[in-house]
Amino acid sequence: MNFDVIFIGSGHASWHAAVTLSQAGKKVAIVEEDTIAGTCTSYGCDPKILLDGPFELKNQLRQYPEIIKEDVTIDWNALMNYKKKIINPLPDQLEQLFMAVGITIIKGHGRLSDDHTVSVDNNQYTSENIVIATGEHSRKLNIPGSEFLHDSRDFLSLEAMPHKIVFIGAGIISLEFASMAVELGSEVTIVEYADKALANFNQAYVAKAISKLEKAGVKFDFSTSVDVVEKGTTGLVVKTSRGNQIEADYVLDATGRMPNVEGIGLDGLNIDFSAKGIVTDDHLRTSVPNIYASGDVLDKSVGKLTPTATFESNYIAGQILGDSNPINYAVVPAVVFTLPRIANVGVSSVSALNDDNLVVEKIEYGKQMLFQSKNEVDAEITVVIDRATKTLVGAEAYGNEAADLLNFLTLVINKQISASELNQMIFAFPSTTSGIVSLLVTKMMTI
Ligand SMILES: Cc1cc2nc3c(=O)[nH]c(=O)nc-3n(C[C@H](O)[C@H](O)[C@H](O)COP(=O)(O)OP(=O)(O)OC[C@H]3O[C@@H](n4cnc5c(N)ncnc54)[C@H](O)[C@@H]3O)c2cc1C
Ligand SMILES: NC(=O)c1ccc[n+]([C@@H]2O[C@H](COP(=O)([O-])OP(=O)(O)OC[C@H]3O[C@@H](n4cnc5c(N)ncnc54)[C@H](O)[C@@H]3O)[C@@H](O)[C@H]2O)c1
Repeated sequence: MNFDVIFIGSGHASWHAAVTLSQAGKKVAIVEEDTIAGTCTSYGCDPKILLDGPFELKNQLRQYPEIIKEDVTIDWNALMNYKKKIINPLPDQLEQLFMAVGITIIKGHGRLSDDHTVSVDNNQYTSENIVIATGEHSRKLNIPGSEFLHDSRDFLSLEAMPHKIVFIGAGIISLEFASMAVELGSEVTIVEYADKALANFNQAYVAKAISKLEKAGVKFDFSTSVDVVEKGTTGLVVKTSRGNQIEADYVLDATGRMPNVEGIGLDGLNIDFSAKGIVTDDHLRTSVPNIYASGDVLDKSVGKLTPTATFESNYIAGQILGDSNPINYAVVPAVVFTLPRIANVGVSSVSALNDDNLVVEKIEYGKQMLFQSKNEVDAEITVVIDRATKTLVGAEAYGNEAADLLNFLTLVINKQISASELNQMIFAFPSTTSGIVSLLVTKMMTI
């Protein structure tokens, strides 16, 4: 069969473009070997944020210790059933939607056989353009006992929360999942071989999150690696480089994710790739010009996130439809869904400290706007302002509403909205955003 565009992989890096191209009259196929719509939909962001919902609410109730007295318990098993009800039908629903716009779905493992051919099992499909959007898989530590290690996909389908959990790695996945597990009474230990967690985020905010997790009972073991995991008398024993032996009945390897670059025919076509992913030019073309790469499988400097995968997918659709501009990423917000959230966008406060043209300011909105910050006293934003233009170039946030607040500040950064332009706009009140705007405008005008 012959197509205009074949996508290998059906995640966000692929389907936004596939839908646009199909609606524009192109003959489009998506090859998928697992569930339709990729990691985010079934094994990542979507089930994660669904499961997080009740924990987020419970965390907010705690902001009124003198006022809300009743304790609330979360029934994980009921929550898991709810997750199955909402999340499990999504791949089928999306498959129907893709087919309804004319996309051909090919189930199986896709492999490039030449510049214009994708083989799936024993069938060959030819295409003018091919997009590699194969994503990433969880890294698996090569240590004795690696067969006992679980990954994020397993955790998001746990029928019962284990009593004793060891997370390897103090990255995004561990901190998000540990926030839920400790709330359900699990004994949680996080073993991290670096001396800090979430290295790319504001370390003052990370320290707040860690201190909160520690108060809830999570133990952190920094500058330590896991040497061995073995069976003990009652469960598993995790042996660390410090000589500690930690009892566990569940060990989650959350030491990062690796691009799916093996077994897809890259070598045969001399397509460049590294341990970080497929190398492309600034048009997301691989070393074979009619073959693009998109999403997590890319070797890229921006975050490997759903919004960047979506942005690349939309960009590739534009290229195939005739645009010729190089890709130009807008600033990328990143959010860690701990309780509360930690988020950042644009120029970081750490890099701004070495630049005389930039000013770093703290906005303690939790303290300053107690009446509308729902008593979230330590909620805070750090902003980076360009001294010459007095415009916002970066923001970092700690608080329940960090994700939405940073989305708003992302717009302010991208559009280079000045303080006087912000003053010409009217926002709903009382609301966290309106409070932030007035505090931000004052900072921007007075630096
Ligand atoms: C636990 C977890 C939580 C996350 N939470 C967030 C979050 O809150 N916010 C956020 O922005 N990002 C989050 N992410 C990251 C986000 O899921 C990814 O950035 C996003 O899914 C990338 O999309 P993609 O299309 O590039 O890859 P994927 O969604 O991984 O899709 C790739 C698809 O290709 C298929 N495939 C691979 N090889 C082949 C082959 N040879 N033939 C056929 N099919 C193949 C795979 O089966 C897969 O379905 C999370 C990730 C995880 C693991
Ligand atoms: N909210 C979100 O946007 C979100 C949520 C989950 C996952 N993700 C995506 O998934 C990716 C993977 O998440 P992750 O948490 O697995 O990775 P990560 O890169 O965030 O963290 C991995 C951690 O493991 C540590 N580590 C590595 N090897 C180790 C070892 N041998 N022993 C102990 N520690 C070790 C690293 O120092 C790091 O702190 C993220 O980078 C992101 O792209 C995003």
